[in-house]
Amino acid sequence: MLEVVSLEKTYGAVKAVQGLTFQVAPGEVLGLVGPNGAGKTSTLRCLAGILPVSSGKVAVVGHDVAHEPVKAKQALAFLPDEPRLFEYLTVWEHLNFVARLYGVEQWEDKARALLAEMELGNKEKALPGELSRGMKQKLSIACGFLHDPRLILLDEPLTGLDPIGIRRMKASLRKRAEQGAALVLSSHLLPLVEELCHRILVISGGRAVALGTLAEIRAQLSGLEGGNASLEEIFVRITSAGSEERPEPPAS
Ligand SMILES: Nc1ncnc2c1ncn2[C@@H]1O[C@H](COP(=O)(O)OP(=O)(O)OP(=O)(O)O)[C@@H](O)[C@H]1O
Repeated sequence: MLEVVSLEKTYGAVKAVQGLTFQVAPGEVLGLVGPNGAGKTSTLRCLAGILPVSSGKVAVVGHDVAHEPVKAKQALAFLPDEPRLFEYLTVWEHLNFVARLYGVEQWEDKARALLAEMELGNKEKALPGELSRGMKQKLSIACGFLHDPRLILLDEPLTGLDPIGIRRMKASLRKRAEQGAALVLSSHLLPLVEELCHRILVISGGRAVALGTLAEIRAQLSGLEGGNASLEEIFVRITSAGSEERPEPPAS
C-alpha cells in the first residue's frame, strides 16, 4: 500500500530525513516514533505529497507521489496534529466540500455515520469557532475518512481528545486497519503506539534506528532479548544521546 525508498528531505543545510526505506501493507499499522526534531512530521508530509521529497521515492497503491500526485493523493488521507478547518463552513458543509473534492458518492449517508462515530451528530450546523479543540480534531478526522482512504497518515492523532474520545479513536483506527487500510501513525504516546501498531519505526536525527515488531526490536538489543521491555524503555535506550546500543540499522 505504501512503499518508501531512500527518502531524503532537506531544508537548506538541515538534513531532516535521511535514507528512509520501508513498506506498509494493507491492514497494517506502523508507528513512527522518535525524539523532538527526529523528522517524523517531515516524513509524514513527504509521504502525503505535501512536501516535495529531496530525493528517493514514495509510492501509494503503486502511484508515485511525485509523478502521479492526484492518483496517489486520492488514495490517502493526511491528518495533521493541528486541525485546519475553514472558518466560514459549518461541520456539515466541511463534509460536503470534501465529498465534492474527492467525488464521494452517497456522501450524506457516510457523513452522518462518521459524525455519529466521532460524536458530532448534534454539531452539524456549528462553525469551527463554536467547536472545542477536541471536536475540531474529530471533524478533521471525519473529513479525512470520508473518501475511504486506503492509506491513512496521522500526526499525533489523539492530541486534544478526552479519554472517551481516545478510546473511540483507537477503535476507529483499528476498524479502518481491519477493513484493509494501511496506517502510519506518529506519536509521542508510546503506550498508544505499543497498543495499536503492528510494527514500529524509530527515527532519530532523520535516520531509521530500528524497524520491526516490538519483539523483533527487543531481540536485537543485548540484555532485552526474550524479555518484555516496554517501548518506552527501548526508546530511551536507542535514542539517548551517545547511545551505542542501537540495533543494526534496518534494511527496510
Ligand atoms: N520548514 C522547515 N524549515 C527548516 N527546517 C525545518 C523545517 N521543518 C522542520 N525543520 C527541521 O527538520 C528537522 C525535523 O523536524 P520535524 O518537524 O520533521 O521533526 P519531528 O520529529 O516531527 O519533531 P516533533 O516531535 O518535535 O514534532 C528539525 O531539525 C527541524 O528543525
